Amino acid sequence: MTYTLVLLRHGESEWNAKNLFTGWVDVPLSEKGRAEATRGGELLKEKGVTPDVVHTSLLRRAMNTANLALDAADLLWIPVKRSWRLNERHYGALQGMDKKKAREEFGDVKFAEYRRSYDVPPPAIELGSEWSQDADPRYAGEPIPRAEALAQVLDRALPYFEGEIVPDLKAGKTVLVAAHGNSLRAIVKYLDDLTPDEIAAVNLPTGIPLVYELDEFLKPIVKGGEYLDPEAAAAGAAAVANQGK
Ligand SMILES: O=C(O)[C@@H](CO)OP(=O)(O)O
Repeated sequence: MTYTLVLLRHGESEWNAKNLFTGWVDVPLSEKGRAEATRGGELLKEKGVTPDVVHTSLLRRAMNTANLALDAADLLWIPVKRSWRLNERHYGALQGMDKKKAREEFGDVKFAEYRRSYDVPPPAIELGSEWSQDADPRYAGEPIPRAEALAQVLDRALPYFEGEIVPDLKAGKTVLVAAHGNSLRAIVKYLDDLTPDEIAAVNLPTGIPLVYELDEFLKPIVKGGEYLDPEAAAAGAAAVANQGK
């Protein structure tokens, strides 16, 4: 018995296009991002990958990516489950900041550490400030963070993965997870059993489905999974790695 898990990072958002740290700020997809999401769905259809259920975050760039991709794949009707536990990493006080300016202000080492280290969180966001989510009703009653390192993202995403996604996989469903660069990196670290240094070098492109076939122990049959458009994925991942330069 093998299981199929498809990870899809949302298409380019308006703040990706402007090179701003985004985190939990609920920005929309750009025109290009909408086209990427649609292309992601076309790829699913072309390659015969047919999700039975979709899991998303509570952020519109992921929810709309799922809708556009599933619409293009003629699968808009499948059940959807949503959780803040699949949200992007909370980028703390960096939310809303220009990445190039942040790199100049903090220096190359600290900038790289804030973006890709496993356990160093960015500075915490001030409650009530412009890009804070502390008053957002969608998170009422939840233990929402003020900043997260990737380690904390994995801590909050893993209970959802094990409690909601694994049961769908074990029921024989092809599961699509439409989420974010860093929440999906946390899941990739877990699935591929990567070290902190290894996951620091992983960047996910926007809008290209990454398919993991999992064995009976839910271990990847091919480490790192397989992108449905490997060439575009490599170019997209390199562009993400270079942000801030
Ligand atoms: O700004 C963010 O929330 C993320 C993803 O867009 O950026 P980064 O790739 O720098 O972690």
